[in-house]
Amino acid sequence: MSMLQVKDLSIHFGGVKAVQNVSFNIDAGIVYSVIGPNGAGKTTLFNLITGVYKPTTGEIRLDGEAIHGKSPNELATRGVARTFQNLQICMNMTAVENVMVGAHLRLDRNLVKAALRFPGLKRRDAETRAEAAELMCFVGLEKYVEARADAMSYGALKRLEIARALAMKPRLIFLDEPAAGLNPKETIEVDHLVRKIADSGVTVVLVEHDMKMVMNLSDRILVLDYGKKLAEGSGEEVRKNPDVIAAYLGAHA
Ligand SMILES: Nc1ncnc2c1ncn2[C@@H]1O[C@H](COP(=O)(O)OP(=O)(O)OP(=O)(O)O)[C@@H](O)[C@H]1O
Repeated sequence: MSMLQVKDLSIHFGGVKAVQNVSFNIDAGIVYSVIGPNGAGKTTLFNLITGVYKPTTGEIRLDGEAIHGKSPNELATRGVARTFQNLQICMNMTAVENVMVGAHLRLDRNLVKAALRFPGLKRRDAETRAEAAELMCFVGLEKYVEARADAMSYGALKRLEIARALAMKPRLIFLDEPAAGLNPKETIEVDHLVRKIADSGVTVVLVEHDMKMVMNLSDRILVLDYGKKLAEGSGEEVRKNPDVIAAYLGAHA
């Protein structure tokens, strides 16, 4: 059984059919990318699967269990994490504290239990901080552990968001345009980081406009156009698909 199963998913905002009857499956362990022109419904699809929006119709299953309508927090405790297209970093906190927020989101549900089980919250905080610092090393931000978020470059903040999502210890991570606004060198670094995340056993779902990165990383690609599924397949299949060439790649690649 596929890890994630999406069936006939739709959401309408008034008259706008942002996602229309989209179905696809994602197997565990792969990098799955969602591409399409601006406004195609990619971020809306992420918002549906990660619990930000409730679908108008359709179903979403994680390991066979229905998850549509569950909140982002509930999904975080089930191993679903995400980053945002627009940075969602607390600028008045240090970098490592931002990553710790991710761990707290995962633990929140059992906060009372955890507090009783542990001799003191402080010890857990020390552990969480150490784990967060380790994750910052994993994403290549070791020199920023004690830095204030507002002193970091945009490229570093993008990776900080990824570290925060990883602090939720996800099995499935949604990365919304991780390379947007980055220079070519930073883009290659993020490309390597996404590969490293996948190699660590986390299933990755990627929305990205950088076609080189998408083609390089993806095991499978879903193409959306005007909220509908236009094509799905390997990079090679998608690249050769005449509908995709007409709607998207022809204009962009
Ligand atoms: N909350 C909302 N209310 C109303 N319309 C919305 C809402 N969210 C998205 N839409 C509309 O749904 C459509 C899909 O938008 P979405 O942001 O998902 O596209 P996208 O493929 O992620 O685009 P981009 O590549 O520019 O990020 C657009 O027409 C958008 O205006």
